Amino acid sequence: MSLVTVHDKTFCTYLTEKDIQARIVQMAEAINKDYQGKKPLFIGILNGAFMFASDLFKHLTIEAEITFIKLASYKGMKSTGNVVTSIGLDHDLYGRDVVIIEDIIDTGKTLHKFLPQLDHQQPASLKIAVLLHKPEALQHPLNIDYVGFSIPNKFVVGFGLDYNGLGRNLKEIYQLDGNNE
Ligand SMILES: O=P(O)(O)OC[C@H]1O[C@H](OP(=O)(O)OP(=O)(O)O)[C@H](O)[C@@H]1O
Ligand code: HPA
Repeated sequence: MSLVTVHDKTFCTYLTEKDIQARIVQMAEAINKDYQGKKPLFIGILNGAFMFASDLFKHLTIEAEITFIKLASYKGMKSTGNVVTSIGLDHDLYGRDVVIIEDIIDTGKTLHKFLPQLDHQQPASLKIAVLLHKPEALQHPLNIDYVGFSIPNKFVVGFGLDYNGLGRNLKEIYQLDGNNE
């Protein structure tokens, strides 16, 4: 187990690069199977999802498009509940098969606020692919179609996820060390 310090907090290894990459391949295989003969549009949610979206997309063998939007609501380790969109959607979703790509679903507030905006455009289908999910933290029921890992309710960094802007470049996923919460 290795430790990293990000700002004032210490985190320890939780998921190795190998674990993450192996799971992403499995998720891509499931998506390839489910969307055979279709041409889905993937929507990555920046910033956190950039790494997961990139690695997942590499393993897709179906015809697919990808776009990104930028939503943010976290300050430090807490959701403000105020989901701010700073880059909006540039695609028409009417009649499209849409897959949201998220790095993490924690309280569920981000997607709870954002999904109705997508639904409003009447996509043919709307699914969610998320690398990490904290079932104990979820405050809004969400149908999640592809989950990489269900994890305990502890703050995590790495592989796109940050603590106050830092830690996104770590290749592994680290969990807040119990002693400094
Ligand atoms: O389920 P929730 O409690 O809403 O948390 C999930 C959201 O929090 C993170 O975004 P954040 O607001 O930290 O912005 P970032 O992606 O730019 O880091 C993450 O990327 C998700 O979008
Ligand atoms: O545990 C987390 N880590 C980093 N960003 C997050 N956004 C929601 N939950 C988290």
